[in-house]
Amino acid sequence: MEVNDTDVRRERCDPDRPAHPGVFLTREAGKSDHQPAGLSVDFPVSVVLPAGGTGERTGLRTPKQFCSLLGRPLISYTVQAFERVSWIQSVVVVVAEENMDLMTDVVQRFRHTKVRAVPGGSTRHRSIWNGVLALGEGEGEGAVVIVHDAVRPFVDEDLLYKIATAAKEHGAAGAIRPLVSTVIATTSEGYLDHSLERAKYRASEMPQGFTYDVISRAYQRRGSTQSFTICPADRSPTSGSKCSESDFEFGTECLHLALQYCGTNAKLIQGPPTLWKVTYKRDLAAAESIIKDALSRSACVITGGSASGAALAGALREAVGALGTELEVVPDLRGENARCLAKEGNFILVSVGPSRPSEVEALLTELEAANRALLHPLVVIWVHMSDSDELSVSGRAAAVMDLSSAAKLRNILLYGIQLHPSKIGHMKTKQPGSHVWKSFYLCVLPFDI
Ligand SMILES: Nc1ccn([C@@H]2O[C@H](COP(=O)(O)OP(=O)(O)OP(=O)(O)O)[C@@H](O)[C@H]2O)c(=O)n1
Ligand SMILES: O=P(O)(O)OC[C@@H](O)[C@@H](O)[C@@H](O)CO
Repeated sequence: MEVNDTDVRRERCDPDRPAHPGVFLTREAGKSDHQPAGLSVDFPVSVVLPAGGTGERTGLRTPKQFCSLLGRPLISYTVQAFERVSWIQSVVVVVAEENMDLMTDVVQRFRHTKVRAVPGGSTRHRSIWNGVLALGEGEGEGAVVIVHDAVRPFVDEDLLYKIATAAKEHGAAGAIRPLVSTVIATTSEGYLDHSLERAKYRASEMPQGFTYDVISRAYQRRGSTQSFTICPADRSPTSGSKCSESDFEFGTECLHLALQYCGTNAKLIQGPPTLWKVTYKRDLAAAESIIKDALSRSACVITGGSASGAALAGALREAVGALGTELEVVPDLRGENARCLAKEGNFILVSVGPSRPSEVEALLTELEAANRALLHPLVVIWVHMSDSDELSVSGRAAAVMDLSSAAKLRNILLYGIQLHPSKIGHMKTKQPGSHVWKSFYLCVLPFDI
C-alpha cells in the first residue's frame, strides 16, 4: 500500500531533460557513515574516475553517470564509495566539458569532500590520462593511482585495499571476474573462426591500480623534454608519448598499456560479482534495485513500550527475518537507544490507542537532526494500532496531511497503516515474501498519509 510518492526526484533519465542531481542535502555527504573496515596503507592513494562518456548504449540523452537513482545521480554513489575510505586522499572525476557545471552541482548538492572535476577527452584513455595529469607530481609521487569507471558504483573497501597494496608491490593491479559467455573470433564474412577456451580467460573489470610512475609512463614517457599537457579532446598528448594514436583512440585496457609500454605485469585479483559496469538502460534499473534492496536490509521498530507494540514487533521480526531483513526493537529512541538514529536502515513507529500524529512529527524531526535522509530517501512506516477507525475521522485528516508534507521536505517516504490489534495473529500464518515495507500483508485498514 504505497500511499504516496514523495516528489523526491525519482525521474529516470528522461530523454527530454538532463537528470537533476537530486534534492538538496543537509549534511556533508563525504563524511563516512560507513563503519571503517579497520584497513590502512602507508602510502598516498588517489583515485581517477573516468566519467567523460556519453553513455550511448543506454539510448538516453543524459549520460548514464548523471542519471538519477533514488533521487541521486549514479556518479554520486561511486564518489561516495571512495570518500568513505579513510586512506584515500583525493578523487579526480574526469567529465566532458559540457558536464563540468553539472558535476560541480553534484559535488555541492551532495557535499562531496574529497573530489574535484577536470575536463575529459574524446575517448576513455584520453580522459583517464587527463585525470592522471591532474594529479600531477604533487599528488602522484610515490602514490598509488586507482582508476575506476565512474559507472561502477558498487565497489567495496576490501577490494580497493587489495588493489592498492598489490599495485604498490607490483606496479599495477586489476580486478577480474570469470567470463560468463565464451569468447569467439569471427571471420571477415561473419562466420565463426575459432572460440577461446573460456577457462583460460577472465573479464577485466575495475578498479585497477598503478603506481603513479607506471601509469604516467604508460601513457607518456616521463621526463620528456615536452611539458605534460592536458590531452585535448581531439589530440593525443604531446609528441614523445609512448602510446600510439590507436591506443588513445581505440584502446580499452589500461593494464595493457602498463605491460606494453612499461613492461609491468599487473597482478590480477578476482573481485565480487558487484563490480559490473552500468552500460545499458536496464543496468540503471538494476542498480537502483540493488541500492533499494541494500537500504531495506534493516529497520528499527519503535514500540512505545506497549505490550501490543512488542507483540507486533515480534511477529514482524519473524516475518521479515525470512526476507533477510534484520529488525531492532526498542521502546523509544532515548538514552542508549538513540544510537538507532545513526544506524543504516528504515523505521517502523508503532502507536497504540488514540492516534498521536505528534509522535510521528517528533520522529521526523529527530531523523532530520540526525541527518538520516541524506543520500537516499528514508522509509518510515507508522503503524497505528487501534480498535476503531478514528483516524478516518476528518478531524485527523488535516494532521495526517501535515505529516505528509513534513516527510516530503525531509526526503522521507512516510507510509501509514491502521491495524486492529486482533490482526497481529494473522501475521504468523501468512507466508513471508510479500513486500512488507510497502504494505503489511495484514488485514489492515490503510489510511492515506
Ligand atoms: N571519452 C570518454 C568515454 C568514456 N569515459 C568513461 O569511461 C567509463 C566506462 O566507459 P563506458 O561504459 O564505455 O561509457 P560510455 O563511453 O559513456 O558508454 P558508451 O560507449 O555506451 O557511449 C565511463 O564512466 C565513461 O564515462 C570517459 O571518461 N571518457
Ligand atoms: O569498453 P567500455 O569503454 O565500454 O568500458 C570500459 C571497460 O572495457 C573497462 O572498464 C574494463 O574492461 C577494464 O579495462
